[in-house]
Amino acid sequence: MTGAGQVMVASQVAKTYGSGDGAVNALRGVSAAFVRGEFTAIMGPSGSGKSTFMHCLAGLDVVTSGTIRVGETDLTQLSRTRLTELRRDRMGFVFQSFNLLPMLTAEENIRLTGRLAGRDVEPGWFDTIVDALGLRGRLSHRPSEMSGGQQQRVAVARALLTRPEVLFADEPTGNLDSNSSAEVLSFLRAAVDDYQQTVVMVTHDPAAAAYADRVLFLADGMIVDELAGPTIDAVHARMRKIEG
Ligand SMILES: Nc1ncnc2c1ncn2[C@@H]1O[C@H](COP(=O)(O)OP(=O)(O)OP(=O)(O)O)[C@@H](O)[C@H]1O
Repeated sequence: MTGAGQVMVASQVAKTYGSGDGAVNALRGVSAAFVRGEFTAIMGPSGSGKSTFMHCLAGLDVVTSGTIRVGETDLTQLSRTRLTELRRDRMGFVFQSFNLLPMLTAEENIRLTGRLAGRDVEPGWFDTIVDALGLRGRLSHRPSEMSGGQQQRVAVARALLTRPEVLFADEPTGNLDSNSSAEVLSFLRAAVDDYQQTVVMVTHDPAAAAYADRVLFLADGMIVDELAGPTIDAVHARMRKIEG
């Protein structure tokens, strides 16, 4: 079981790609708990295992050993079908590359995941997030008619529409300028503060990590440091220490 307030608990997660001489130990016993209404950033040098860890947490990659519990469920024990359902029903995703469907309008893109999940969206919730993200005037636009920042705000709205237990964001500001980045990150912060959303974000950017409540630092497939209440300077300092 997960403990009080914990929505996700990873225990001793290991991931090895390949075998024999070519084997890569991408994760070597990573344990971490994620509580409701907390914003966690995951940082670390290139190749330290950040994406692998997030993909394992999200059930997008299969662990070699260890457990990952979402509520009462150990997702490492689920069949592919059940895992797909769990992702669809209980997780949200935002990617660096927005991943919107080009033929659909902003509104259709936002409503798509809810429709796939067969969920009734709470009355008013669609309007709340559309207004909070400043998308009211863009709802009939297709992705090609929107800026990168607008597209990412649509992707965030889509991910939040079903009120997922965990929102995963993989370098969400990697393709955005600093103003658009700040808008997206401020909204993620507000979703945590105002709606108790749980957010797990992989980033290279100390300024992005500073929006989080805590930063987990990975190096060589292990969590080597953790920083609560991060500031940009403190994140830089920890990264310098890790990178030696
Ligand atoms: N599909 C794969 N097959 C083989 N090795 C892989 C695979 N995916 C990742 N790796 C290896 O696992 C290690 C961790 O990679 P991962 O992408 O998780 O790191 P990262 O911290 O996200 O890096 P970056 O910041 O560069 O995106 C690296 O050595 C990488 O080469």
